[in-house]
Amino acid sequence: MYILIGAGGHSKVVLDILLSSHQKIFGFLDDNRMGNFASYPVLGRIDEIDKIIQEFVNPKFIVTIGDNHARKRIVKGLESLNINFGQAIHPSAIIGSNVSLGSGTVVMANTVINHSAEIGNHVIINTGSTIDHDCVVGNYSHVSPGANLAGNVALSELVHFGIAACAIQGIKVGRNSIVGAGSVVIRNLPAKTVSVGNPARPIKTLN
Ligand SMILES: CC(=O)SCCNC(=O)CCNC(=O)[C@H](O)C(C)(C)COP(=O)(O)OP(=O)(O)OC[C@H]1O[C@@H](n2cnc3c(N)ncnc32)[C@H](O)[C@@H]1OP(=O)(O)O
Repeated sequence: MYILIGAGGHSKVVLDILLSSHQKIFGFLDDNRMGNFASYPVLGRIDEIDKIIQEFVNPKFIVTIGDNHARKRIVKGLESLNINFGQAIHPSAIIGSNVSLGSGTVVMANTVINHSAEIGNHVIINTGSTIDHDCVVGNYSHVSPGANLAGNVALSELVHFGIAACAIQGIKVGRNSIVGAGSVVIRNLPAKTVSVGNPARPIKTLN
């Protein structure tokens, strides 16, 4: 009984995850689309959510927008409405004991999340990535496809950890940072930076 907020590429993948775990989908909310999307109805705009909630019994929502900052903005905008945020976890994901997964979080196909990892709210653990024991992934972060975090890595809030990047054990990545595709992180990375390369080094500061 899900309604997905945002109708774009990322939403289609989340839709498939929910279908593969036999969840019922009511449709999407989106500000720029009408009619149908991925064979499901666009039920209205995001700011119509309070009206739309009344039409369904106990709907769960996931903000299916890939951009970390946009996802956070939408969630914050809905805070006063007491929305019930669900999760989407692909049946092929391997999730160890004592792992916590926050609300609104998506775990895609062929991922592995090992013992005692803490995954925050509205996080994306993308296809084929691995998160090892005792890692922390902060709210609104995104671990991209094929990325690997060794044990005890901590990604702060709003980190985009790029496709096929990796981090050795114990690394800390500061809030609102981007780690470029294929980067190899062997030293801690500061907040609000873009870092790339092997070894990964900051190349830009973000606002
Ligand atoms: C299902 C999905 O689609 S999930 C999405 C997954 N996508 C990703 O993970 C994307 C990750 N993004 C990247 O890697 C980007 O290249 C970024 C964010 C690191 C940098 O992007 P921009 O800020 O636009 O930087 P820009 O392209 O101008 O590059 C700046 C310099 O860094 C270099 N650079 C950029 N990315 C990388 C990288 N991943 N590794 C090594 N060098 C890089 C560029 O070659 C350039 O070097 P130069 O100045 O010597 O020419």
